Amino acid sequence: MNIALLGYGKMGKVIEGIAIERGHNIVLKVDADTKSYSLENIDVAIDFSVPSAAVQNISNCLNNNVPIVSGTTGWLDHYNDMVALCMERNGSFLYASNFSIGVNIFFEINKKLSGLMGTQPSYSVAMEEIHHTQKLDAPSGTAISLANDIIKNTSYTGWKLENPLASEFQIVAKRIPDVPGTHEVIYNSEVDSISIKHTAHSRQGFALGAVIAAEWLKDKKGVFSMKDVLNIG
Ligand SMILES: NC(=O)C1=CN([C@@H]2O[C@H](COP(=O)(O)OP(=O)(O)OC[C@H]3O[C@@H](n4cnc5c(N)ncnc54)[C@H](OP(=O)(O)O)[C@@H]3O)[C@@H](O)[C@H]2O)C=CC1
Ligand SMILES: O=C(O)C1=N[C@H](C(=O)O)C[C@H](O)C1
Repeated sequence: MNIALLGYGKMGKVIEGIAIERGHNIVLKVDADTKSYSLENIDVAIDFSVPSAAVQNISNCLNNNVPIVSGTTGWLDHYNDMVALCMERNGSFLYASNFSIGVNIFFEINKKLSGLMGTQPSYSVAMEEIHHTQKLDAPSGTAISLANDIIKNTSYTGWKLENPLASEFQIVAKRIPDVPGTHEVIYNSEVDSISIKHTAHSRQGFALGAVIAAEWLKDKKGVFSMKDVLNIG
């Protein structure tokens, strides 16, 4: 496949290596210095850029009939607009807050555990995520995905980074040099606690998942998530 990398930073570079290993060609690399670009002859685009650029990148692809996989976080207020544009253009769009197989399994464990805890008022929940110090958004997109499932399955109405209300839970976002991404969900009662934790050892898992998603999306039409690619949940 001819792949465009929209965002050529830490993730873009790891994705490039894996895509080439899997026999693909990187025919376009876009970063903050790119003035304009053409999407001609691109089979699929992969966007790992910055929150302020994601909507523009995704719209460009949908308007030019190029399937687009996006892993950029921190722009989801506009997610429904991108879904509507994809439908209008009969395009191909796949977003995931996390592309690693491990985290997608972790999402399913979190759903199951929060379903069980939904009927156990003696437990309260909290979350911690740890990422490298260059990360622009907090909490992480992955933490927000985990939180949304907890809210669906329990009586919690929302989350806060600080000073949560009684009906909300706290997400603690820590920034420590070089940490690729750690997420922990902790249920605590007077008598015990249960926690589930995912620790990424590098960016390889995110990047491989994104390339697999791009291969999967290339000949499909519609709006998808990593659950569709992995056929889980
Ligand atoms: N879904 C997932 O599995 C994962 C998601 N992410 C998310 O991916 C995103 C990128 O992460 P990461 O690679 O670590 O970040 P980096 O900061 O390392 O890279 C961001 C890249 O985007 C470029 N950029 C800036 N503006 C634009 C623009 N207008 N159009 C295209 N590219 C632009 C930057 O260019 P320049 O270098 O010139 O500034 C840089 O190359 C983040 O939102 C992060 O949260 C990260 C890991 C996994
Ligand atoms: O910015 C990162 O690095 C990561 N971002 C994603 C997120 O916000 O959840 C995924 C991963 O944790 C790494």
